[in-house]
Amino acid sequence: MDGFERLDSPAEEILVAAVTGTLYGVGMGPGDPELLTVKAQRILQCAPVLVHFCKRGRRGNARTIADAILRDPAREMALAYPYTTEIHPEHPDYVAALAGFYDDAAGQLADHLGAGRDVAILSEGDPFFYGSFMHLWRRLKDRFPVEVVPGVTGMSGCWTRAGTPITWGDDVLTVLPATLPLAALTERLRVTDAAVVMKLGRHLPKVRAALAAAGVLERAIYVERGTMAGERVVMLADKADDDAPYFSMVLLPGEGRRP
Ligand SMILES: C[C@@]1(CC(=O)O)C2=NC(=C\c3[nH]c(c(CCC(=O)O)c3CC(=O)O)Cc3[nH]c(c(CC(=O)O)c3CCC(=O)O)/C=C3\N/C(=C\2)[C@@H](CCC(=O)O)[C@]3(C)CC(=O)O)/[C@H]1CCC(=O)O
Ligand SMILES: C[S@@+](CC[C@H](N)C(=O)[O-])C[C@H]1O[C@@H](n2cnc3c(N)ncnc32)[C@H](O)[C@@H]1O
Repeated sequence: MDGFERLDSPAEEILVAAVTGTLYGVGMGPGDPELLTVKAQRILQCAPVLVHFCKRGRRGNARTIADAILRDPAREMALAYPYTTEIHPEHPDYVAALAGFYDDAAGQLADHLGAGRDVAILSEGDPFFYGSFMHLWRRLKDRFPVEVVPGVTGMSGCWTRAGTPITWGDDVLTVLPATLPLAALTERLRVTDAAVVMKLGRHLPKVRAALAAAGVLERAIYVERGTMAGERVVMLADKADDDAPYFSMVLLPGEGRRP
């Protein structure tokens, strides 16, 4: 799509600049603002509408990363989740509330885009990797031009801060959400060479049990808020409690071929 509509006229084809804005999904990286891409910074400086997700009453990690760049709150729109941990994600009330929340947000963004204003959605890490951006992208992509700017993922930031390569040689890397049941986590951990377990929060005791059952607990590294303020890196076996924020993960580095 080149941003122009072609109209046929008897004399010539007239190019008319399309009036719609572009929807940008902007990867913000894992936390450290120096890990923002040059492209992300340019779009943050120029876009007339800047959107970020957050938990009610909180600032939002994606928005916090932009602190060094954003100085104009008039351009900003916060989208606060109706629920995160208050009800189970498979409960019909959660599903209905989230669907309504995304529909409503997509409607608001469509108004801006339809009026010709570009909209940039700030996405922690990479927008297409478990990102909320995807739920708005799905609702808007067939009506408006879209550009996605990849970001350094949270897991990449975390294994870098842990000072460990994650895969060698033929290692297979498995990415697991900690929200899976214990049996599923254990089964996947048994067969993989390397793993990243995301979305820890209150699921850490279950993840610890799965790692132990798969016989790999001793190799597991716990990383909290990698590259962000308040970062913590520790071997999981040395972590005495099971308290973990949502923005934490467990890394299981591979031990593959090293000539
Ligand atoms: C329900 C649950 C299940 C699950 O994770 O599967 C879930 N979020 C949970 C917890 C939680 N979420 C957040 C916090 C506060 C964090 C803080 O402020 O520190 C907490 C923890 C807390 O409230 O304590 C905020 C948050 N969440 C997302 C973003 C935006 C982003 O990252 O793009 C931000 C703002 C981040 C920021 O600040 O930038 C994104 C997503 N969260 C989703 C689901 C997916 C939507 C699913 C749907 O549409 O149905 C989606 C799109 C992607 C995905 O995760 O797949 C899980 C409960 C697990 C449990 O305990 O059982
Ligand atoms: C909704 S997913 C978003 C992932 C993000 N789009 C990415 O590319 O990394 C949220 C999960 O990512 C992980 N995460 C993202 N950034 C992180 C960081 N800087 N430190 C620790 N965990 C992080 C956590 O496991 C968290 O539960």
